[in-house]
Amino acid sequence: MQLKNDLLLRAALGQPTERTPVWLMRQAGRILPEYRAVRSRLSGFKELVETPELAAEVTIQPVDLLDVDAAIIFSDILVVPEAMGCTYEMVESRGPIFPTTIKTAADVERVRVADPHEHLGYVLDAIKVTKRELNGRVPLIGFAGAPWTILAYMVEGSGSKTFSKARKMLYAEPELAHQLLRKITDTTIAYLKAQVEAGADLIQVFDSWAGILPPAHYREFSYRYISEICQAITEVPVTVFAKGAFFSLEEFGQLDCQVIGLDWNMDIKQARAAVGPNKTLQGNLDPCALYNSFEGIKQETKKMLDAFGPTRHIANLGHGVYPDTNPEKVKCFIQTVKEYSQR
Ligand SMILES: Cc1c2[nH]c(c1CCC(=O)O)Cc1[nH]c(c(CCC(=O)O)c1C)Cc1[nH]c(c(CCC(=O)O)c1C)Cc1[nH]c(c(C)c1CCC(=O)O)C2
Repeated sequence: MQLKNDLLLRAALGQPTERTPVWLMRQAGRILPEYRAVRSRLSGFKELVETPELAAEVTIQPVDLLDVDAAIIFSDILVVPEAMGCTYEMVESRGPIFPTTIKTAADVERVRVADPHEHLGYVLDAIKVTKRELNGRVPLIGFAGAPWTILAYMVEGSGSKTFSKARKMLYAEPELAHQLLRKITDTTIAYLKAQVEAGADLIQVFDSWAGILPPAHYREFSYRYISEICQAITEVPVTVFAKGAFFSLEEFGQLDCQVIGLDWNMDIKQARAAVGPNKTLQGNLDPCALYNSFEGIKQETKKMLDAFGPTRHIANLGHGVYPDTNPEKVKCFIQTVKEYSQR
């Protein structure tokens, strides 16, 4: 199927584009009343994630309503630990909880390397339905969490300011951590390859908890597994978004991937100098900038576009859009990118 709008893919590959492509992390769900309407008819978040027709519907909503240049499949990074045998619960207005956490060698032993076709078929089906219904309008992004971020949830059992149980494991039982990271990485590679087979046009790896590790730990327990994933996914472009990992930008320049995501704390010029000229950068407007006035949003967006320059840039926020953001402000950001970057 030929894509009608392939700006995202061309920008990822460093090819010239008529304008800068734009989408938002966490664009599916959260901010749209149309999403909440679908969600309110269901038992919970997981029913939505596990029902391919509904997941496809909310994946496509931002394409219809916000006019973004890409769709991202509606799912969660936590479906991977679940497939490996650690089920999660999504607690209303609190976030995810794992009733059972990983503590001992026996726990790691029990964790399985999951077969995506057997345990994550609902995501692959959602990708197939979405591709059919998108009918080539925009590319579809598949995703997974980076192994370190997944380990952090499996060991900690929930979100945390410090993730001190997970970080303790890196000091106290580094070999155990590596055994678990090995299993997560093997599962993730098989899962991402299956997403590409099902129709994903680009893959993004989210290392949401990169920024809490010291640089040496980051290299040993996160970067090297991300690097393996990048080497394994050869069929489509790959984006690595490691929140807070400014200390690793130079090494990210060496990854076998096409796009590096920047969070809003990162200086655009410094990041470009560190990463080098051969990768596309994605980001990085502060999600809070969307609480500004329409005029303020336009100014901040133009400033960001000027700093990135006209090529090798995919416009986005520096992290997921906040749930209480006015969709009209999101549209203002998107329209400003489209108009101001027109060449
Ligand atoms: C850390 C992480 C998670 N999930 C994800 C990450 C990495 C990105 C990041 O750093 O923000 C990734 C994710 N989660 C979700 C998507 C769907 C696609 C999209 O980006 O729009 C994606 C890409 C849906 C979701 N995942 C979740 C919701 C909200 C739940 C609901 O609608 O009831 C959605 C739409 C729940 C979730 N899922 C997670 C948390 C901490 C929470 C609770 C708080 C929150 O909303 O962010 C784990």
